[in-house]
Amino acid sequence: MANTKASIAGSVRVPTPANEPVRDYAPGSPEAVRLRAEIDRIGGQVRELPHVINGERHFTGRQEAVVSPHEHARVLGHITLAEEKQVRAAVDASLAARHDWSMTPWWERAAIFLRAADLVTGKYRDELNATTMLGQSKTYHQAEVDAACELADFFRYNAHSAAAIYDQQPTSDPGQWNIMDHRGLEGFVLAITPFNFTAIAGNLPSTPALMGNTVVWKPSEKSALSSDVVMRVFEEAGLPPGVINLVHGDGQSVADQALASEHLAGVSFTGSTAVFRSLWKTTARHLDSYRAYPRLVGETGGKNAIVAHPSADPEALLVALVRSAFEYQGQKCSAASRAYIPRSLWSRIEDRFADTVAGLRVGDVAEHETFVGAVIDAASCTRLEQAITEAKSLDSHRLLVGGTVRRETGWFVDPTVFVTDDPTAFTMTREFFGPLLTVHVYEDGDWTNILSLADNTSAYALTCSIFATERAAVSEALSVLRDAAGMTYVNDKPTGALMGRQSFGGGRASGTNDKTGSPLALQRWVSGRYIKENMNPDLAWGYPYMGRTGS
Ligand SMILES: NC(=O)c1ccc[n+]([C@@H]2O[C@H](COP(=O)([O-])OP(=O)(O)OC[C@H]3O[C@@H](n4cnc5c(N)ncnc54)[C@H](O)[C@@H]3O)[C@@H](O)[C@H]2O)c1
Ligand SMILES: N[C@@H](CCC=O)C(=O)O
Repeated sequence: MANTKASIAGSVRVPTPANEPVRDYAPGSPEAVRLRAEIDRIGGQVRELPHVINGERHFTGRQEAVVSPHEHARVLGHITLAEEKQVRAAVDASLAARHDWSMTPWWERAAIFLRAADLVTGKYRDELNATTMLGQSKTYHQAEVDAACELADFFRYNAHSAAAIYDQQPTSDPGQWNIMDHRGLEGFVLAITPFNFTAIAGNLPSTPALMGNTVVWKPSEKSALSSDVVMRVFEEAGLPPGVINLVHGDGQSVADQALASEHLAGVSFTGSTAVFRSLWKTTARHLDSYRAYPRLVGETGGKNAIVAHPSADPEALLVALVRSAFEYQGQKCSAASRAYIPRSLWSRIEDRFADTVAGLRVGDVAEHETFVGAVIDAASCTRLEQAITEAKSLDSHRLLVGGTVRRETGWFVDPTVFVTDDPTAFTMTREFFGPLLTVHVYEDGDWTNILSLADNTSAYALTCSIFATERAAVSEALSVLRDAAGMTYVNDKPTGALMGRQSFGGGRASGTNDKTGSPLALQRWVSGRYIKENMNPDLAWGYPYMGRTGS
């Protein structure tokens, strides 16, 4: 049979990536008109969202409806929940595809994802944005920065970083040649992705695949509509069958079965801290049966703080509070959900901040005026309503704005702000993943204590923002909060990390801090093999001081 693998002579340079420019979607602009038409087209359909195993589509078994969070009567499609046989088939397909894929030249693997990037920003841009808006309730801007720009950035920057990894080679002494073979892991990788970012859903299975691994991908059932498009992008870009196998279904039952395989090589997870801990414990239980130690990569929850010094610029602080707490309904893991503000500054912004938040339009994301869509599902709505009710009942909490929940049409939670004099209250420690911000107003002289409090109050360490114009205050905060976040912003909001500029990840209960989209993250999916070749083998066994004795 002819050798079908391409071969090239020459060292390969991956194109230097640049961040995909964000389109504006101003009302009436051609791009907005096109996207609106796509929203109407997809909103009028009921799609079958099948498993894709070894390139084949399967749609049998118990079905679950996928609905629009801001219009929950609108059914957008159905998934079927994977049963044992489908999970087994996905694992088997991954293992069967592994050898060929891992032996495919890395630049060919990279070429597939570079092609995927162009499909994302070209042919599929509107469909990705529309499905993300309809299925995950993102506004025009929030869908664009996620499903078009960040997804393409992941593919382009990862390909570039892969080249840097493959370029790492050892030195060699005369008469020897040392080579590092950056292999994929032995076995398959299980990727489990969250609902809130289409880009993360696409990145988690594709990063291990880029590095020569094969993958079972379990997307969130709540982002199934956009994940289906991402899978089609992979296929159209040329990804061979079996390299990424998509199974929809209940997270726990898919994970329980996949994690029990002796061939599990790694877990690529983003989602809540509780689920990641459960995955870790399950792998620990199976440890004796694995052929190799699985790599566990997890980016999880946050309780992100904005800490303002009395010298902070009030306008910059106000804007950061509004955007980071309420963009995408506070459903970014990076969203600000607690703030520490000195009394002198708070008295200057309180009323304007309350008015601004009260004026944020909540509703259908296809309308340009909407700033806040719906939270993802009924359970999220209930969780937030319970937290709001509990906070309202506490003497230590004063409701500044919001506090209402409406369920008739969509799962709407109005942007809500509490002011508390109890900085250790549950609202300052627990992640609620919604448009709920709690502000602790401190006496101006308490700055140093407040920094320690912000550091120690929550178990998480994902993002934080420091607002100050005095350099000494910035330095002190950077020092005290050094372990309090993997992403620290000075005079900027704690959301919106940009590929190639700030790679995302946090420590403590927020994850393994592997910095998504950076060479560090790619490195986790590589298992090195050193090859030492001796050009001039020794022909004598004795040490020099013995006199070199031949055999
Ligand atoms: N740190 C980050 O980079 C980052 C990014 C995005 C989201 N998040 C976090 O994700 C959470 C919100 O996303 P979510 O609601 O989709 O999270 P989630 O943990 O509920 O679900 C994430 C994925 O895990 C699956 N799952 C649920 N229960 C499972 C179980 N018992 N076993 C195995 N899999 C299971 C889900 O089906 C989904 O695919 C928040 O906590 C947020 O902070 C973190
Ligand atoms: N990378 C995103 C957050 C991802 C989590 O949801 C940000 O920086 O805001």
